[in-house]
Amino acid sequence: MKAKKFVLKQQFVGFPKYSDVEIMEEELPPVTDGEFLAEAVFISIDPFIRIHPQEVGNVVMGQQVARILESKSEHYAVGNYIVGFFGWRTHTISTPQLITPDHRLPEYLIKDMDDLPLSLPLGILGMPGNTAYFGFLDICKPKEGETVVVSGAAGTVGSHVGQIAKIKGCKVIGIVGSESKGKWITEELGFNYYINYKNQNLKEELIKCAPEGIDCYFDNIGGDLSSTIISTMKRFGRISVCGFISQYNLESGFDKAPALQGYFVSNCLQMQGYSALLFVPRWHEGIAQNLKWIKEKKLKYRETIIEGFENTFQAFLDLLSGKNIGKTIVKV
Ligand SMILES: NC(=O)C1=CN([C@@H]2O[C@H](COP(=O)(O)OP(=O)(O)OC[C@H]3O[C@@H](n4cnc5c(N)ncnc54)[C@H](OP(=O)(O)O)[C@@H]3O)[C@@H](O)[C@H]2O)C=CC1
Ligand SMILES: CCCCCC(=O)/C=C/[C@H]1[C@H](O)CC(=O)[C@@H]1CCCCCCC(=O)O
Repeated sequence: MKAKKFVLKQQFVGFPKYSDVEIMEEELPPVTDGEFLAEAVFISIDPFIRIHPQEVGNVVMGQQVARILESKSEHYAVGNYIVGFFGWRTHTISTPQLITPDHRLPEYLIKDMDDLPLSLPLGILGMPGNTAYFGFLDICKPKEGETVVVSGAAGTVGSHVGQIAKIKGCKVIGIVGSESKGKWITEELGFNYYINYKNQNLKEELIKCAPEGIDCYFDNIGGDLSSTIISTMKRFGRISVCGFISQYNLESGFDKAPALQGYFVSNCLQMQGYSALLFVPRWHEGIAQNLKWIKEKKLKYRETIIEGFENTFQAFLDLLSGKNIGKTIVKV
């Protein structure tokens, strides 16, 4: 069996380039006792791949939904589907990861999907879904009637957070980079307002949409836009710092935390960053709640599906340049 894989040829500097990666073939050895062979069905494309440390020569990191093709393990049977952190590769030989080590994503069998797409465990029913669920509810602690701003609002995590905020009875303003994204989150997902940061004055629009000020800010983007949003927050506002994608492709990197102390002191604000990995012990609680909301039609999702393993790197470039709506997935 030959596997195809994307290998990191050089570290990303600035916006990633085709010359940073290379597609290679690898002859896989026979499966031995305790091992399984899995074939990638869907590969998840995520912003952290741009910024998380990776070694040159390694397979580019990422999660997959994979089908077990061969098994010499009692834990997985041929035909089972699993979620695994196997990277951008078509076939993988491994042993089941039954206990999740620290700082790792859990690997598990996919069950109880009913008629839902098998890609969802990479999005709304997986890591990004749990990032939204725990990172918003545990950190922002939203209350009914409060005003919530979500940046990256038409992406996987942001579109999910905004809908949870609506479920909790909040007024929700989404920050997006295009009119079609804004229409989707307001007309289909129920956000109250959208602001297109590419062609509107963010501060003026925030004051129009939320003259009372903002109670909770779920931050996916960081940078100047987030500083502007934080400057319009109310006393005792809470900020959940999920990501800072506006900084990921900076050639200079980031070695300073922009200071907003004045606003924090005068408005008694709280800001907390987090990793979804903190919530691994509660992983299946998050998935179960998100699944329940999908079945109750309270939570909607969209996927941008790119076909063909060879197009995986292009899917990544498209995500970083905002061409996706909802979760970006490669269908292998
Ligand atoms: N803390 C954690 O554990 C986790 C954090 N994250 C973080 O959450 C964020 C969202 O991830 P995810 O939902 O998967 O990705 P998305 O599906 O939201 O895709 C990324 C989106 O970011 C927006 N974007 C890109 N560049 C910029 C920019 N310069 N300024 C503003 N927006 C920009 C684009 O939308 P637009 O057109 O609107 O600009 C793009 O579509 C990321 O920052 C990610 O790193 C994700 C998972 C776990
Ligand atoms: C490094 C800066 C990351 C910015 C925020 C972000 O997107 C974080 C994403 C991580 C999230 O906390 C959970 C994840 O899956 C993302 C990181 C994955 C880390 C590698 C896991 C390694 C493994 O399971 O083998």
